Amino acid sequence: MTGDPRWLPRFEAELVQLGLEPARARQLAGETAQQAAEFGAGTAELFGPAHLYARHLVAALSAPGDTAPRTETPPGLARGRVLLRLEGVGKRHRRTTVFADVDLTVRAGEVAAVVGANGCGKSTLLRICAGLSTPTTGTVHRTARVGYVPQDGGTAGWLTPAEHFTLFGAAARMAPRRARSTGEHLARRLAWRPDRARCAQHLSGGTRQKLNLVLGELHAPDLLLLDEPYQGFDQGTYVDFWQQVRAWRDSGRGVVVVTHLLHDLRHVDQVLDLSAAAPGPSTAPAGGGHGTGRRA
Ligand SMILES: Nc1ncnc2c1ncn2[C@@H]1O[C@H](COP(=O)(O)OP(=O)(O)OP(=O)(O)O)[C@@H](O)[C@H]1O
Repeated sequence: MTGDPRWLPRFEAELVQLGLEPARARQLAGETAQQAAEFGAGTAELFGPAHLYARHLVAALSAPGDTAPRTETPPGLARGRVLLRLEGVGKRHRRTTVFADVDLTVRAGEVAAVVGANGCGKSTLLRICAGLSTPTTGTVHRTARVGYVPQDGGTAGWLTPAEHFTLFGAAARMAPRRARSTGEHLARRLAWRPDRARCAQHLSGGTRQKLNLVLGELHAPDLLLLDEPYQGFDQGTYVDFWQQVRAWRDSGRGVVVVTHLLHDLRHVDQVLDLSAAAPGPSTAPAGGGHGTGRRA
């Protein structure tokens, strides 16, 4: 049951209008109709006006092949706008200094990698970027719309993926059905079709990480903070992940990703090396971009 027969053609036409390939638009319309059938409700009732849902979905997906090259930058995502700025940031736990005097600027359309030895403070720095931990010194300015994907945790074992979508969507003021539908679309892009009955604790580690990733981007944030988000991914999903990072960058989002895999660095614009072994200031440009971080 999809309700108003004009809804799906309008939805598909709007997706094409927004730059999607016709075949991709048709596929999304098909998936959307299927979701409506599974919920046993009309599309308009579930998703609201077709053109608004199409815009929401394109913003949320920003996936490779989803968007044709844009002739203009979407409003609010102008390339170059500063999304994150750390100045002189340091963190101490009791008497132990984890890192000191870190500068980092991430603009819309940039990917920054945070690297360094185990225990040098990469996760701590990312939590500071997300506003989940307070720096001992320095200042942090960030955009309001941030998506954070922790290294582990972040999901509740007794909830299903759909329940996670609803819960995290509610925090971003998304209606439950829209949150579930967006979550399912994002999941499929990672080659994952969530099982409605299976709780997070019964998912494989890699699939739980996919859930984490979907939750981090459910509300279409401007800035994504990813803490080694691909652990447990198989090779195909890992490749898809970096394609997705490029798609986020191309759609004008900023990405900070913690990684210990040096071959990942070819995908990024700047590298912040937090390693205690690094002799002094150590942010370097990568792939022709610029870096502004340092560690004293
Ligand atoms: N709440 C805390 N209290 C005390 N020490 C902490 C706390 N959180 C982290 N640390 C310490 O801070 C240091 C940095 O930890 P963090 O997890 O940020 O490092 P990391 O670079 O992400 O490590 P890894 O590469 O192993 O993931 C570690 O020595 C850790 O033990």
